[in-house]
Amino acid sequence: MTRKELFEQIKKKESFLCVGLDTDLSKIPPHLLDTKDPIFEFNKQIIDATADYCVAYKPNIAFYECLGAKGWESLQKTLEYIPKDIFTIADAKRGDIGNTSRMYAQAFFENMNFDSVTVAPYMGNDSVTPFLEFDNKWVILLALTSNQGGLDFQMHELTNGKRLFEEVLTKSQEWGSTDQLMYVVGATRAESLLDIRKYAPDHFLLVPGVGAQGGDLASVAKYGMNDHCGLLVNSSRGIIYASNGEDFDEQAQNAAQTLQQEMKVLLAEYLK
Ligand SMILES: O=C(O)c1cc(=O)[nH]c(=O)n1[C@@H]1O[C@H](COP(=O)(O)O)[C@@H](O)[C@H]1O
Repeated sequence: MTRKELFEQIKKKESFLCVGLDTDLSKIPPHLLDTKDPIFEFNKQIIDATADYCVAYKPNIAFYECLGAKGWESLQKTLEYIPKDIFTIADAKRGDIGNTSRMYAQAFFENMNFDSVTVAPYMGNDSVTPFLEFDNKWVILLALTSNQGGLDFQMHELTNGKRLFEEVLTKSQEWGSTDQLMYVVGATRAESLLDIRKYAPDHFLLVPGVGAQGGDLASVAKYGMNDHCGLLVNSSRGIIYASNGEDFDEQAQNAAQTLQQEMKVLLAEYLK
């Protein structure tokens, strides 16, 4: 999916919501555990309930690969079930020496046909560029993450005066264009979006941390939105585990719709 197509979807649905499919057997409603593939059955019903309110789905790969071959199968079925006009993110946080990164890229872009994959930038140029060699595919590079430990390295000032996340934003722009690169910025660091936008005014940002981690959607939009929205805000647990009863899909729909309604107002306010 191109940047223009993604923006069209955002305008059409009045939403920049990404639903995170962090599907955990210990958290899904017990009545699904007797089905043949509980992970896929859960995802299918979540997708049916939320597809009208979001523009992206982000399965976190850890939740699937921890189940071995069966987990990969559930992931593949989930990916195939997602409507084709919805952006897909393999949240895999990969990145390795060049020939290994190329294999990761093949896994997610050719074998599985995701639109994008999250990548850790810290092994540098040759660990990221193999992911950028695929038409219409995106790399979502970790810049400033939502977790507490994100401060351990990412905020450190380098000898050139930039903080590490600022160096990631600057350097990586030599490797790919705004039509290939997005950055991860945690919603828990909304005020930092002003700094992020100094270095990456036009890029799309994937912003996780709304919902269970307490990030504030209104602040994210205020500091982070640009003239083509430029934001995909993710919520996983806040949506998919809104209930673990038989009404889980209905409650997930309510949670997604509530965020979408708030996004509609924010788009009207900040999209210039
Ligand atoms: O790359 C990510 O998606 C990510 C980056 C980050 O800085 N923080 C973060 O929470 N995430 C992911 O976003 C999701 C957040 O889930 P919830 O906290 O349940 O909404 C998880 O899949 C995390 O792995």
